[in-house]
Amino acid sequence: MKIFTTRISLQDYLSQRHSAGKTFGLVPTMGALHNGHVSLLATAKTYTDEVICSIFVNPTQFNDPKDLEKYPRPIESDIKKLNEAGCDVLFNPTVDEMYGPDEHWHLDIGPLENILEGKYRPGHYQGVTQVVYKFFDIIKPDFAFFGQKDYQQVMVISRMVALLNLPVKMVMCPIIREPGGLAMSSRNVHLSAQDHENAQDLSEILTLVKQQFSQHSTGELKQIAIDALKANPSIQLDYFEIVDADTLFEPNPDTQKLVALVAAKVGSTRLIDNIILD
Ligand SMILES: Nc1ncnc2c1ncn2[C@@H]1O[C@H](COP(=O)(O)OP(=O)(O)OP(=O)(O)O)[C@@H](O)[C@H]1O
Ligand SMILES: CC(C)(CO)[C@@H](O)C(=O)[O-]
Ligand code: BAL
Repeated sequence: MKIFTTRISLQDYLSQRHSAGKTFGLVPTMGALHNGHVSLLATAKTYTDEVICSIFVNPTQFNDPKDLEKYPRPIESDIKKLNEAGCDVLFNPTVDEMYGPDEHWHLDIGPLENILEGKYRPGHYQGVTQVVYKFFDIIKPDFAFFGQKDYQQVMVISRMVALLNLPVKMVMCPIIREPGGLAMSSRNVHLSAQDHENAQDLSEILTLVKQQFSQHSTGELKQIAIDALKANPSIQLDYFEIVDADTLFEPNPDTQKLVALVAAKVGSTRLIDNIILD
């Protein structure tokens, strides 16, 4: 695998490969790679000639400085995992390589910005669109791969692609879970053994909601889920919502499918998860 830390060296390499007619898939990550990331890489390999993974802990998307500070950064083991996954290129820039002084960014992504994750992490999606736009601009991938675990993020980035007519195709990949059901996440390393057990309630309740989907109204299901989550004192719920999977707003008569989304702190670790109800 080739490793680049500067834009110029990466672009030099990519322009040669573009001239050779190769197609590129981008898997953007913040590192601390797990099998969720590996599954994105595996899917990307089936779409394009070469797969590029970016590892960059993007400061502009963190609303909590402590979360940024303690974000895991095990770069040596990440490189090993990328090699094992057959990744072709790693782009691992520094913050100074990605951002100049006094940069400002604002993209009007509409109502998606301030609901759900946007409400609990103010400014988060401005930081996400800012850095993903930069990656798309530097790399010009044919396809970009994102996990369903960050469902709202996929919608926000798809909105940016549509608004700015960016020539990249978005691919959303399924959530990879631990055997007990917990969605894999880089932040899971912060969970104590006890937190880890408590965190399983999130996926268990999402699964229960899916199983009971045909027997209850969405209002009833939401209440069942909230009551079950609140019964566990180690879970501090931010939100549990059942919304239109295409808009993330209240379902209406045109709604085709629903998604149940949850965000909660378990111990001091904030986790998100979701399930599509169809
Ligand atoms: N369990 C998973 N299954 C599939 N895709 C995942 C999973 N976890 C993360 N991803 C995807 O990997 C990409 C990079 O995510 P990121 O590096 O933030 O990892 P993460 O595990 O989501 O970390 P965290 O949420 O703790 O920041 C995103 O598109 C994300 O949706
Ligand atoms: C897409 C992303 C790599 C942008 O920093 C990040 O939000 C993530 O890991 O999901
Ligand atoms: N996977 C989403 C990145 C974040 O939590 O900031």
